[in-house]
Amino acid sequence: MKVGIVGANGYGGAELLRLLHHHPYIEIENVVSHSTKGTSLTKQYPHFTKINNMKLEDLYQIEINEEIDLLFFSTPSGVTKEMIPYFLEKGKICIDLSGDYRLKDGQLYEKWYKKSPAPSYYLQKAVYGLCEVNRKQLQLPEVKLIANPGCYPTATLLGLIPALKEKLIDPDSIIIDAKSGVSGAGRSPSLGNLFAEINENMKAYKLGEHQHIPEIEQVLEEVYGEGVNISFTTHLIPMTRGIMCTMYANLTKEITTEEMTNIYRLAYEDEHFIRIYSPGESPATKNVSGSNFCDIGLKVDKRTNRLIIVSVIDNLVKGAAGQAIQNMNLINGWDERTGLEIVPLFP
Ligand SMILES: NC(=O)C1=CN([C@@H]2O[C@H](COP(=O)(O)OP(=O)(O)OC[C@H]3O[C@@H](n4cnc5c(N)ncnc54)[C@H](OP(=O)(O)O)[C@@H]3O)[C@@H](O)[C@H]2O)C=CC1
Ligand SMILES: CC(=O)N[C@@H](CCC(=O)OP(=O)(O)O)C(=O)O
Repeated sequence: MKVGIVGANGYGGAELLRLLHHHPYIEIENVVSHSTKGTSLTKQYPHFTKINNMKLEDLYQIEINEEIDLLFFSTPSGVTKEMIPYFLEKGKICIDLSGDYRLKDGQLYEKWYKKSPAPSYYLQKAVYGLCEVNRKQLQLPEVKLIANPGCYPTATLLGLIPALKEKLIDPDSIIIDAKSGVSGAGRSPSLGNLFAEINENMKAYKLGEHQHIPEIEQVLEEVYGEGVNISFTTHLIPMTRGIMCTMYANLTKEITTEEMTNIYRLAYEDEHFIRIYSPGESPATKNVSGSNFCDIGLKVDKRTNRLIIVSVIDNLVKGAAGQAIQNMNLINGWDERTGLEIVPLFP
């Protein structure tokens, strides 16, 4: 299959290139950047030297390349709402790593992203690409547009869904304490991402206003069958990669940590990329670094009658490029693990 990448000089784009290098069924045709077009990939990213010496090109090269079957878009929000309809009409499969097609309700997008939404027709056509949850829908032959989930929603949803589906937790009591490494903010420099501001520092941000709140609630509502309101707080931490979401919710019945762990193991028994820890073990971001795994640890806190869930991912892999490739594998009927069987980088 022939693919193109828009936004190839960003972190998400570079991670797609790293992972696709190991993919046996893929040929990368064009890599696009508008600010660095004309330069070589190795100029932007010397670590690709002797591995990938492609030239970064203008979007026009993808527009005129009839050979391309599938496009990855790794661009900031607001960009693909115009680009993707054009490429869908040209018959290309589109996988969007940005948030532009995740929310079904355009008004909700406008409220949280403070930007105008994509046309409603295409919002309805998009399928939310959380593979472990939406696999059946993603496998329908008519699927041509995949809204790849956000990094925080991926860790959060995979951690909450089994307990919520079984109605073991009260949906109105959910609190999510989320932390991300700095690569989650992308490669464009900004004051808040300077070493001097991040190092030996920890910062809560977008309190009650994070754009991933409606995305998480949209999926939880589908799973639970009625409205869900979450408390969700994000923190930037002095780390390059990784997301940890520590979540709390009131239990609706008496249950032990061992029983809860078994419920999660059963829910994910066929899922290669989800690893449920044994009682007493705690997930750590390094255990998933560079890989497509999501690791989940559970504890029933008898004293407070709450469930504690800890979920970790690599924001650039399971939270972005890895999940996008998993989606590509899924819609093509390939083994979902193709190109993604990477041992985490530890320590
Ligand atoms: N970083 C992460 O961990 C995750 C990111 N995401 C989402 O993925 C997307 C990409 O993120 P990330 O790679 O981190 O961001 P970066 O800032 O690192 O890269 C963004 C890329 O988009 C390109 N771009 C910017 N504006 C335009 C435009 N108007 N038209 C075409 N290309 C444009 C930039 O290229 P140029 O310099 O040439 O303009 C750059 O290649 C974002 O929507 C982000 O929210 C999702 C999950 C996790
Ligand atoms: C650390 C950091 O700044 N992370 C970003 C994640 C952005 C992202 O992935 O945004 P979309 O999924 O909406 O495209 C943030 O919190 O906004």
